[in-house]
Amino acid sequence: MAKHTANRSMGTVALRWQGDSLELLDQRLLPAEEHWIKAEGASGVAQCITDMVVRGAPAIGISAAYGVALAARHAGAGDWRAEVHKAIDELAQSRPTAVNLFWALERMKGVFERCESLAEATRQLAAEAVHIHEEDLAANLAMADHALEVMAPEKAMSVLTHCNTGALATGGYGTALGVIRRLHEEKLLSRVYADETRPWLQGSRLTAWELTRDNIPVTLNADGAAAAIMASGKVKWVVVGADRITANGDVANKIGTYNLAVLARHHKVGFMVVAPSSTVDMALASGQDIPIEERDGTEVREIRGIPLAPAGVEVFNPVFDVTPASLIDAIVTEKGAVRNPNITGMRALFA
Ligand SMILES: CSC[C@@H](O)[C@@H](O)C(=O)COP(=O)(O)O
Repeated sequence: MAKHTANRSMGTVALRWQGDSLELLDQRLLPAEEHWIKAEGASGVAQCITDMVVRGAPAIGISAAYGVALAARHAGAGDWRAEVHKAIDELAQSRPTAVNLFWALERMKGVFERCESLAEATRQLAAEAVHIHEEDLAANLAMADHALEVMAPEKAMSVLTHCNTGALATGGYGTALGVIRRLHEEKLLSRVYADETRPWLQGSRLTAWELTRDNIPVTLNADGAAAAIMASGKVKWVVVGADRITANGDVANKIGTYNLAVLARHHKVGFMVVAPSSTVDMALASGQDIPIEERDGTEVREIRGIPLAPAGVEVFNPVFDVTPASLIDAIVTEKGAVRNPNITGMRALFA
């Protein structure tokens, strides 16, 4: 599948499966503190997803899969089937937009339903979660190959990215950030402009952290600077991830992604979405059908308890937006790229 092997350039990890427990790097505390949390059973994993200890569509799916494995491990000998199903339902409530969560839970459910004993379920579910984790890493490496074929850069160039799509958001290496890593490895990257990504600051707290750790040249910018950066001719591509891609090629991703797609089209900058096929939801016709999570207004009103706005001011805090397919130059998955996405191109790859 991928030309590149999994053991390169992957010091940063978001989660560690210890065979009988799941540890998550608390992304709420980065970059100030590297603190690992041991998730307490499936409920603990669900809470960590809701609270954004772990975030990013693929990492959410992988964590949920380990959550199901933990549910079997902790189930009593009595009604163990009901206990695991309850855990799956609880995990499904943790966040609504990233389809990787539901994809992973469906896959775990399929394995679970074929198990005939609790001992078998405990073994098989842990093995399946590890497969999901490993496959995600392999997919990221393959996506980077496909993305470079689409970009076909002749010399080093700069790109702009949004949110965090790196090792912290995935099983390792990253989706859009994996493409950026690969450009850097091939000496085809001049610089990454990283949107800070208000309000949760995934760009400044996580992307800038990951990139500086790996000595990849990064310039952090306020989200509002993206238009000026594109107008200056400094970037050739905007490269972003996705939380859900519908059958017509519409893409839900971190709030502010749609703004970038409009700007990129205006400035004749390429716009690329990079995501594993587990992010593709062919059951939904268009982006209008995607449930968009809204989070508490406190995330906009305050930072770590420090007020940034009048107390109690009304806030609109959708954490994702939908970029229409017509503004996207390429959607890249491990199965290949869909250029100028539409329903025909999507069906050709994902039917
Ligand atoms: C490879 S991660 C892709 C997306 O999940 C990412 O761009 C994003 O929007 C993450 O949102 P988050 O709210 O941090 O989970």
